Amino acid sequence: MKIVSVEQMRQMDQTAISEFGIPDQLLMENAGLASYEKIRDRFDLQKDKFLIVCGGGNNGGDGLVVARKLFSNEAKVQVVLLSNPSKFKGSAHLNYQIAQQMKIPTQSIENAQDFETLLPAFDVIVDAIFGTGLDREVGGKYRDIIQAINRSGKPVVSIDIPSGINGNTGQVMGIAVKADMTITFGLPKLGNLLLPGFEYNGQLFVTHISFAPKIFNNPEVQTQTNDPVELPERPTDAHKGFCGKVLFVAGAANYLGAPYFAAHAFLKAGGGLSYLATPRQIASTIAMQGPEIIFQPLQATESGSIAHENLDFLLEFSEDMEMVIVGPGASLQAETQQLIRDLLEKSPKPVLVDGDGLTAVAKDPACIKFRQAPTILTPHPGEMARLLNISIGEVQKNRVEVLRRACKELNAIIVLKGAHSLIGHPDGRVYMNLSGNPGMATAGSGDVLTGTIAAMYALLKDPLLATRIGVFLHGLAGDLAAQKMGMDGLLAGDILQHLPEALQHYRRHWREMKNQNYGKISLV
Ligand SMILES: NC(=O)C1=CN([C@@H]2O[C@H](COP(=O)(O)OP(=O)(O)OC[C@H]3O[C@@H](n4cnc5c(N)ncnc54)[C@H](OP(=O)(O)O)[C@@H]3O)[C@@H](O)[C@H]2O)[C@@H](O)CC1
Ligand SMILES: [K+]
Repeated sequence: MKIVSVEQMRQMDQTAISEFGIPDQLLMENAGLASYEKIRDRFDLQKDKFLIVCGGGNNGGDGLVVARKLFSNEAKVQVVLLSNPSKFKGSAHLNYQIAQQMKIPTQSIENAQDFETLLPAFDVIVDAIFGTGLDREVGGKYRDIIQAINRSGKPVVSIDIPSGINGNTGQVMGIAVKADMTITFGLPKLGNLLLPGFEYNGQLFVTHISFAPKIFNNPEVQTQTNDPVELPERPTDAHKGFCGKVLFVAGAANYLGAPYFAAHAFLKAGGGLSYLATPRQIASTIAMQGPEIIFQPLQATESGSIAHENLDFLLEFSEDMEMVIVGPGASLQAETQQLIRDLLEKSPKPVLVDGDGLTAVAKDPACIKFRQAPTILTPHPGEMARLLNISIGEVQKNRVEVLRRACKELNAIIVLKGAHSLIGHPDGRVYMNLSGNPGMATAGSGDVLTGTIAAMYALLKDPLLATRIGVFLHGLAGDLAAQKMGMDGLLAGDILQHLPEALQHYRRHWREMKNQNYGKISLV
């Protein structure tokens, strides 16, 4: 499913109006009707009393349509207006006039105390305060009212987006309504799906408000959910070489976990031959954990990391490989960091860079910018900040645009890790992954991801698709593990162990997971 910015959503509304002749009033009516239907399905129109809290823009206008539908079905409803009704324009103004003429109980609220006095008499709150027009921090009476809504403990239905969430970034603009259910219009906005905004929706519904498919499938919208695709079957006569050979250049004294998790995850996710080039001194210890891995012991520096003198060997050895994975647990030792840069620059193979490899790239990004073969990077927000020389706060405040910029500047496919990881391509496409859970933020989890993407590359031979499906499967493995053992104490080893089951589940259920947006967005 496509995910839109606020500006793109406005553009879509305009296209619906100008190209398809759907009047603005009809769009608002559709929005209000879809919201009403979800409310009717969830609550008891005979018993429950509904408080519709309206701001002065079109989001408030949608709220007035909901109020009218409820009123017309003889539910007990009260509208509160937080802004002077003379501010309503267009369709919102029309709906205000209708509400007045129908004598739907309506009250203007000057301050938060008046609001709090009203609140106890109602069972359900409909939040139509701000939608995509929110353009500044929420303060004053609005702040206090949102706080009162959140403290009330009553079920809240948000119209389009929980009020206070920035539609483009998902950031909380000071304070935001914590909803139980959100009905969003046209397509989900970035702010509905980016964290923390996503957490404020409660259950998220999308209605197309009678947009033509041409509008919501617009190819110019380059952000979308990371939907699963069908995986090719493993041929019955598959031999281990068929399922790919990859080389991991990873590990240093004291960093034995990262190379193991990465190289082993490749095998657990269906990869064929996993070669691990790692300092001689640690190879045998790792081999005890992962005997299926094939070792290429390397010369080490004094501190036990990979020495630069291995460069020619690594380049030569990788000639026969489909992908070279560089960085997990490689250390920040200066000589090793230089080796990584030289290897990345000189290797004509597809590469995946993670962990300490990303630090090497951040110091001199030129080592990857001009590569001809595909480059995949998998930074967490801190590593992304280093790659672009900006702060973590700047990364998190605008993850989609920061990622887009990084992919272009670094000429790489990049996974920006974190809740709802994003996968970006230099051509501007961004995919938002919906699988995974907070329990997966654990040491070694990223190394498991690295091996999973490599295995998908061996299977699919397409770097973007492999990265997307690798991220999806990694999240799915974490979700399957969490289903059994909970999220607390989930370890990288648990994610690793669940990769085969994740693949099996994926092969059986990829279509449902796609059609149901992994259970996170329902189309109504
Ligand atoms: N055809 C369409 O377009 C369709 C649109 N639809 C609906 O329209 C919504 C977008 O409507 P919108 O653009 O009117 O803005 P909206 O979100 O109601 O809020 C703006 C109001 O809030 C105010 N304000 C802003 N920030 C503030 C703050 N921090 N603190 C205080 N006030 C603040 C600002 O007023 P200001 O004070 O800036 O003059 C303005 O009054 C969209 O989310 C969807 O629900 C559907 O009906 C389907 C068809
Ligand atoms: K809202």
